[in-house]
Amino acid sequence: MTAHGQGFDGVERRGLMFVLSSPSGAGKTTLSRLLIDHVEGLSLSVSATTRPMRPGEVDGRDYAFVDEATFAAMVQRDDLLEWAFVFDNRYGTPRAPVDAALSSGRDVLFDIDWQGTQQLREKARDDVVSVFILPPSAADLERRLHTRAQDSDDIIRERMARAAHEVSHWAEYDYIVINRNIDEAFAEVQSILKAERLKRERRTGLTDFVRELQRQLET
Ligand SMILES: Nc1nc2c(ncn2[C@@H]2O[C@H](COP(=O)(O)OP(=O)(O)O)[C@@H](O)[C@H]2O)c(=O)[nH]1
Ligand SMILES: Nc1ncnc2c1ncn2[C@@H]1O[C@H](COP(=O)(O)OP(=O)(O)O)[C@@H](O)[C@H]1O
Repeated sequence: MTAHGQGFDGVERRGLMFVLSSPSGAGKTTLSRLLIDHVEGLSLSVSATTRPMRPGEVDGRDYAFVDEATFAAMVQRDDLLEWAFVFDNRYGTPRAPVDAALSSGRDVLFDIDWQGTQQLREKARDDVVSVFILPPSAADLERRLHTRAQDSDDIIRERMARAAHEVSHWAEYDYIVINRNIDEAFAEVQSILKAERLKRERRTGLTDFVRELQRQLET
């Protein structure tokens, strides 16, 4: 699934799939936007969902908002890399843009839940880097859901009720970031991505690079 692209230092490497998950309200949308705005060579995977659009959301940027029949047809055609039910709605990752980004040497950022992360890991374990974002406390999580001011009290209650279950999957992730302060959390997530991009196993061009270096050193 992953293709080889030119790394930032000229050494070819495999693209990676960078996954952020968290209970609703912990800050993964905020962190995703910061990453997309500040990190080179990273594309956001825009999911399809059957949930209603929130105020301020844009179709095609935040999600592809589709009806049940359209979603079912995407599943039927195997157009989705993974999909899951979350809060009684269906959410899924369109396959084609992910393949296109990886084959052009870009990394792909996913804001998906633990079910989707498990599916990606089953398909491409070596290429998935997963980060779980935790809120500092339940009170902070609830406050953030309220200050986002996009969901009704009923929906916020439902999201708080589901948070414990979401958090129970924390140990399946490669990295854990506690989002107390957004600047610090962003710096941590950026460091993870930076280090993962330098992993030897991903850097398929290193053998040739080192061979050439050895040749120069020996002459
Ligand atoms: N498996 C899967 N989960 C997704 C996908 N897109 C979004 N999600 C998850 O669905 C949950 C609800 O997302 P959303 O309705 O935007 O609410 P929010 O988390 O409160 O912003 C979050 O945990 C997302 O990470 C997807 O394509 N696949
Ligand atoms: N470290 C933080 N401190 C305070 N508020 C935050 C922090 N990180 C995010 N927020 C706010 O919390 C709310 C929920 O964040 P969001 O990124 O939408 O969460 P998620 O995508 O995980 O549901 C937003 O209003 C966001 O601005």
